[in-house]
Amino acid sequence: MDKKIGYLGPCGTFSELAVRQYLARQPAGDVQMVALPSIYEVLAAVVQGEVTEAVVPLENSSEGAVNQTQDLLAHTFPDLRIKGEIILPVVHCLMAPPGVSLKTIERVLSHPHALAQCREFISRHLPGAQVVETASTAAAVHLVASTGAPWAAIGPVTAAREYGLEVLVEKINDCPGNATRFIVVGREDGGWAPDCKTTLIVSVAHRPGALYEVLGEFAARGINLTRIESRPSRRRLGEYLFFIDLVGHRLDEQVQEALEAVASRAELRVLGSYPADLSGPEHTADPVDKVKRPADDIPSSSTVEAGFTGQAVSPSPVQWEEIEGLREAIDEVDEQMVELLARRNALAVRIGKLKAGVCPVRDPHRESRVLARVRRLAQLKGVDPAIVEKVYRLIIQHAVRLQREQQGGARAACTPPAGDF
Ligand SMILES: O=C(O)C(=O)C[C@]1(C(=O)O)C=C[C@@H](O)C=C1
Repeated sequence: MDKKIGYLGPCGTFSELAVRQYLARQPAGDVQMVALPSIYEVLAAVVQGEVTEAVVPLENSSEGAVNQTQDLLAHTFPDLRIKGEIILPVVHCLMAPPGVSLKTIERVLSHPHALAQCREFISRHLPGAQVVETASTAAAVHLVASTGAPWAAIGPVTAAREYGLEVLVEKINDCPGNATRFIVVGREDGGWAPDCKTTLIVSVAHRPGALYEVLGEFAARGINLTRIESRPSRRRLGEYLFFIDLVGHRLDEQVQEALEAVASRAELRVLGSYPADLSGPEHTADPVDKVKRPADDIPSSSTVEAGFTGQAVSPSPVQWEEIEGLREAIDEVDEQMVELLARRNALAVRIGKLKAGVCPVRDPHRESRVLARVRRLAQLKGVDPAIVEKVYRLIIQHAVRLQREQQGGARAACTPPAGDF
């Protein structure tokens, strides 16, 4: 067995769907999924070595943080680390035993978060029903199915199938974009990879500007923060722990520097760095930041451009002449850029040959230095460092692929070197 993954059961929960989504993106392997009755038991199972990893909910787009997960990571299981994230669209359905109609429902059962995400639906369509909280959505479905009473459960459509209930109403969540962010927890965090996030717990001194100074360390280095959440420190009233998510890996030079600076000003715990789930709305909602496929960049003739509000008027012949001249200059720059890229790739391939059988292809520290350097160069030239960094992450990714391909080819041609790089 390669892995055992714990999650909040029973079968049919959104957590189970999140595990399945996570596994679909992992290399194939022998994995056992272990359903456990509470978030506490899921996390405890990792500490006790009963499972290798666990998937637990961290936040929801409508209801906010899952406080229990945050508190358990902060206070109860300090050795656990975050090694991945999964963003799962959450669509709730109202389901009941066959023959039960909307009008005859006496009780509606679900997990408190699911009930909260469907609050408006419940008040509008089930005003007389008693609302009952359960340990999970699937537990509610299981209970309703086993009693056969005129009760209904709220949960994923897959759970209705699993336990033989009929779906009375689909998509009852009040916010159509409802999504939950799950984290993958283990005893170590994720290794360096492009497009990572890092989660921290920071506790600052009780004095004016303390939090501002901590946040300033990230701002000064152009590090984007994607979440900040406060929870009581449990030490005394009015003292808080700040959960902070940032874009980047703790081994990236800029992040490393910022973390050192923060540690000198505040209590800092790094919960882990891990690959960001790029399917999340923060990556797909903003067309500038989303991961683009090549064709996405080319607007269709019907695309309405931002900033163009006037009537379409053809440029005059003089304007056209100037545009054509500038386009020729751009073509020349593009030629040089492709030429330079070919030169850079050839240099990387030479490095790859020297590394073959001696050390791994990837060198996260060198990659961080390259990225930090090009960011600085970009800043000096007045180019957006974030864009340059994105381009360079792709260039390095490609260089690594070329090195691996070349090493694979060389390996196939001669005796295999010791070790698997
Ligand atoms: O400098 C190296 O060791 C390289 O292999 C080159 C390079 C790069 O493209 O800049 C590629 C992969 C390594 O992870 C680090 C850097």
